[in-house]
Amino acid sequence: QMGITVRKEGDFPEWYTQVLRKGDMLDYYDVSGCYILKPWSYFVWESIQAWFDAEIKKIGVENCYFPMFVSQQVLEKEKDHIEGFAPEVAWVTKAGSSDLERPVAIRPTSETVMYPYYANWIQSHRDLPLKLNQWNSVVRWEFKHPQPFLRTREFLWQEGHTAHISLKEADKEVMHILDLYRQVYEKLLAVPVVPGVKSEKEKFAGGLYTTTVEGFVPTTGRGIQGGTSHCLGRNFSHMFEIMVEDPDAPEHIKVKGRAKGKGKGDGRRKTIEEYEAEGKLLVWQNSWGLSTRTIGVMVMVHGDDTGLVMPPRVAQIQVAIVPCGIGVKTTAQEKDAIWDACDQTAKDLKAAGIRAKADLRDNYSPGYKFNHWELRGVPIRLEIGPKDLEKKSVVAVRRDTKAKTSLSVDNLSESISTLLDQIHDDMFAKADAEYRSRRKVCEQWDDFTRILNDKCHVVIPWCEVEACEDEIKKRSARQATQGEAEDEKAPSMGAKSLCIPFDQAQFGDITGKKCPQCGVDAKRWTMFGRSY
Ligand SMILES: O=C1CCCN[C@@H]1CCCn1cnc2cc(F)c(Cl)cc2c1=O
Ligand SMILES: [Mg+2]
Repeated sequence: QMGITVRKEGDFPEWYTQVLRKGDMLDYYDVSGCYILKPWSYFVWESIQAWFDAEIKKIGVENCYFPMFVSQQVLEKEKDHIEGFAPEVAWVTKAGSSDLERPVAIRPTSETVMYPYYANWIQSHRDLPLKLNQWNSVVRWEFKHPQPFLRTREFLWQEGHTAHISLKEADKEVMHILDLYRQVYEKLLAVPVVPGVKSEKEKFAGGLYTTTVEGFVPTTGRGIQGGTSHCLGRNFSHMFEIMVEDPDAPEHIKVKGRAKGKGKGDGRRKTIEEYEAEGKLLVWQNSWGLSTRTIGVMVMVHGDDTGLVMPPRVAQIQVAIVPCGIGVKTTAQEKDAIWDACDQTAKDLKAAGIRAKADLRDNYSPGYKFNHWELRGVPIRLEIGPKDLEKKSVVAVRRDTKAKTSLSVDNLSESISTLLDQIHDDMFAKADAEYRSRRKVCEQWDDFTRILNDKCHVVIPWCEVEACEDEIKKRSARQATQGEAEDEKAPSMGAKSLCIPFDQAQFGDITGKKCPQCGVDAKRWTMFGRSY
């Protein structure tokens, strides 16, 4: 197989396609926007699933499964909830040759599927908190240019949907889940992210607030939303009448039964206060999701011109062992001794919990095998030849830095295990330093677009006024087009707010600063940038 024929910094879209295919992560599919996840990438998803699933079970989340089909009247229960999303809903309209009486939608997300049942299942405060999660796939028929893992018409994800008696309890869970997402990126994928809250314009419109972990692709200077944890407030419980008897309400105001359903027969839904006056409390809800987009971010951040660079903790093969030094003068016994040493080394490493594979294919040269495992981003390659056998050592080559070291066969598993952790930490540190170096504080508007065009994020002391955000998007797109060299392919997109980082201190004191776009008092440092 050929190596990668373009440079990452040269032709990034082509580089990404080649790295995924030659790294054996995916294959293309004849339905546009859909891809086949081969074992090399599916193992990454399984690793994320195993870790995240164990963590949510620690806080009492239970997995369940709801149907993938949604009836039209259920999906469209609230016009404003799906307004804007309607064009991407996929519908089943036929079975065989006959049309369906009523078309059914394929879930793009499961709020409308699940919440009518939450209303039935939740009657008393003793039914709270309800914490359910689904590992499933969703379909969104996006028309924007599809990108493997980043924007696909079907993707795997988990969607958590919880109901709580108080906002305080809901808030706590939102932040806990968001930190689990940060840990998925940092501890499994060695990818740095910035946790923060979305602006009013960028949040999930159906919710109260959205928290996010924002990733960054240095090659394009674009941000990418890595995972979201929303507090829905009582918007959905109001919509779906998910309520409990107020345990503190005085007996006399408790209305038996009748409370649900329409208001005074005039079709108007009761207000939250009216429900409360009847001793009914609407529940506080969260929803949170993380998808196979994680894999695309990992590839884009760590990959290099030789192919994938896999973070050790999610690499299906962590160590590839290649027999070397076999020449025309090598005797059959010597060759056998080397083959056996490679085979035994793989067995010893596997016994120590390290995912090792001896490449004992007879018909390929060491060089060919080096290329094979480098394309796949295997973190460590071990080379074992006649001299290594004599010296009771092996040559270890790191995929991330390509550094070579000689390791004694004594305690080899310990030294490999230590080296794998070192590789993870170094990959994270490198990506984190790069990301931090691209977060530029900006207090004068004239610097804003230049910073964007330097493939950096712009951190401004921001007023948090929604109209100001619209202006920033317009002004940063327009100026970029004016200032840009004619040969720029597409007029650069404007900047959107990516998040208001929870870590405000990293940007210094904001006291007395003014918004560089509109001049009013700044509230919080906010990160803007172009994004996927
Ligand atoms: O992001 C998450 C985490 C996991 C559970 N869901 C939320 C919100 C999802 C927003 N969203 C996102 N995309 C959508 C696409 C659609 F076609 C329709 Cl009808 C609705 C939506 C929609 O509500
Ligand atoms: Mg979308």
